[in-house]
Amino acid sequence: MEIATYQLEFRRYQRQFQSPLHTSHGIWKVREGIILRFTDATGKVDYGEIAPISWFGSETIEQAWAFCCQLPPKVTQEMIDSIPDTLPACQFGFESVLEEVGDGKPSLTYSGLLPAGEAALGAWEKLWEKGYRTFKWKIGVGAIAEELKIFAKLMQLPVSAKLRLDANGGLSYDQAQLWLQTCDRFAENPAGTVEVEYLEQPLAVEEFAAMLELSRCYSCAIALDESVATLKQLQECYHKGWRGIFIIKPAIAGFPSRLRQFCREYQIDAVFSSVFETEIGKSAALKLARELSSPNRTVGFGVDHLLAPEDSQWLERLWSTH
Ligand SMILES: O=C(O)CCC(=O)c1ccccc1C(=O)O
Ligand SMILES: [Mg+2]
Repeated sequence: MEIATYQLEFRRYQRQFQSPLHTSHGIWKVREGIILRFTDATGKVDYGEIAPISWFGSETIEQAWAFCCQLPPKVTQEMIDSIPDTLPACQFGFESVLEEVGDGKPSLTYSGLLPAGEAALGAWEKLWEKGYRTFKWKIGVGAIAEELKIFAKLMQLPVSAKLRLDANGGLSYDQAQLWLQTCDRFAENPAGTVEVEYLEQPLAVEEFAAMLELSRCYSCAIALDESVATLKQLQECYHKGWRGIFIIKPAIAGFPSRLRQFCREYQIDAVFSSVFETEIGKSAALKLARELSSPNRTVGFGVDHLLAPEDSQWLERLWSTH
């Protein structure tokens, strides 16, 4: 049998945030990525996306670009399978080109991303009206005393909602304890009908043991995110004893086939999450989410309101302007 080869083309894109993302790592204003286009022997065209976040633990956009540039004009499955683990966003982008997109079933529910700080108090209602019932709010961005005051107000919103707190590794041990204590108090003594679903990545990646310890001391659940950015890290944390929540960002996790295998074998509590990829990376990521997400967990893909809207011609334009 003849080995399948695909003619490879790729383009770099930039997308502005409508409202830049504030996290404890800083401010993110432009999403840069690479779109891959494969054409098979019959002329069938399929797309994939490389959307790295180097501050989160993936390769940089320059490393991904350099990898694409050194490939021959025709690629094979064998070349894709041998992409090294140091290029997890490339592993995802290349392998997902050849995955079937699926029919969109079962359908998913989404968590809406609120702006950091006080702006959250003015932003939740519009998201609520759009149908979101779970919200994520970034903490560790401003002063903790301020954030705790805003948090108390969020806990009194006049709706039944779930709230995810995402510290992006920006808390000290003492601050993490204060947040967890506060969450546990609200759970015992609710101020209203908002519930904290979990605290995401309270401490830096190096503080794994401390996070494991915290997860045993408080009722409030903890989710690892930066600590499990790639499948390799996810496996390590699992084997070191993490049985809490795992945030999975498929676009930087590595090969979809390996992620699928791991999730099926270990039945982890998985929350799927966006990296602000375009519709191309997003459809491949959501396919994995539909297969592998814990059924009771909404997916963190309610982020479209943060990015400049895509018009229907963006992909064609990307190809014609280079
Ligand atoms: O997971 C979500 O709900 C939204 C996506 C999100 O917060 C995010 C998006 C890009 C990079 C990092 C993060 C993060 O979870 O820390
Ligand atoms: Mg996070």
